[in-house]
Amino acid sequence: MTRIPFLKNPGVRVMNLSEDLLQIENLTTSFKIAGQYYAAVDDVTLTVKKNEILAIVGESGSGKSALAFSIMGLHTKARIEGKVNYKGQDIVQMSPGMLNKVRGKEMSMIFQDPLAALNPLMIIGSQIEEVLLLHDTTLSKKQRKEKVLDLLAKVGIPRPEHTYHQYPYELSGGMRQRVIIAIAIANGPQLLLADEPTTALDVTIQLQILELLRKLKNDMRAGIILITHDLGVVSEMADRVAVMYAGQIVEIADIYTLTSNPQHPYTRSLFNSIPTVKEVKSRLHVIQGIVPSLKNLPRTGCRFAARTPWIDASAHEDNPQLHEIAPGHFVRCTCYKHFHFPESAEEAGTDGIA
Ligand SMILES: Nc1ncnc2c1ncn2[C@@H]1O[C@H](COP(=O)(O)OP(=O)(O)OP(=O)(O)O)[C@@H](O)[C@H]1O
Repeated sequence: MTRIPFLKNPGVRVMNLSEDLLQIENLTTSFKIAGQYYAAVDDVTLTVKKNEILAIVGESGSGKSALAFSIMGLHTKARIEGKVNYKGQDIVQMSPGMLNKVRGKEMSMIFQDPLAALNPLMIIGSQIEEVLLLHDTTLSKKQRKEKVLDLLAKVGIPRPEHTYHQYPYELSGGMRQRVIIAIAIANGPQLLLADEPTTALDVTIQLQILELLRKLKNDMRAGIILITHDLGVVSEMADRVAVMYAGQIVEIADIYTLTSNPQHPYTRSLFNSIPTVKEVKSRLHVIQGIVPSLKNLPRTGCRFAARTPWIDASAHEDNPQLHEIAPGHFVRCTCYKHFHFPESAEEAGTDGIA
């Protein structure tokens, strides 16, 4: 996505005193590889409040989707430990039948690729009606259709009656994503998980869809978990941000704090690697390397240390914890206190600056 200037209206967004909707406690999601389990989500503790957008940001492979699937109870083969409390019930412990009742009704997911998520052989109206029927069998045929038309209007489809009878291939990508959102909100969920919801769309359409999500959040007072690697989307949308690296949360703060005073070396590197229109940076920091694969992930010490070799080993904790350095601002490991960007490629030990 093209860069959006940071923080159009941070003051309105940072204060959110509403109650917790979802509490994730020490969640660990592990996949079996060659007979052994490896954690892709490692001891994550997070809360999501009503009427807030919590962005989860991190590079590819950091565990964002594995976390989202765990919250929705969608993993079939992973080993899941810890708790995901939603309204006093632990999703991790729920039976498949119970999960089916909660999913789509209490919480739903908006996926990246709307075409893949829609049935190509069914008209849009029937697809939304099907979702309504899953959770409410009392609606008459007429009431169901009225509800579908209302939903299509709510997500900004200009001619709901016309679109009701269309097939997915007849719609543009943006319209298809609106339909996916209509399906997601059909049963009035209180929690929405949006996994890279605009990645597949053109820039102008991306902005419209993000605007729609924000409007729905305000109308429904829903909590939204927004998964993205796009810091432009984060700064435009989020109330709070959790930064993930190698399966762990490395920093959490409200959007204003995170963008104005990022602390963890990974967060600082992420923000410093973005060119902005306003400020021409003389040097952009390039984060060397990639998130290690699950099997090769160091499980002790600071997981980001290998990518900041110019920082002295003594700066890191042996067993890095999340430290609350200001109210609501958590940073993992003590290395943030000693972090600086390398002055030269020589100091970086690589070609670490560009
Ligand atoms: N079913 C699986 N079996 C084995 N390993 C998996 C499985 N699903 C994910 N992984 C691994 O878990 C780690 C986290 O993957 P995940 O898809 O959650 O990352 P992500 O941050 O969402 O990345 P992306 O932005 O590319 O979707 C990666 O190393 C990935 O290869």
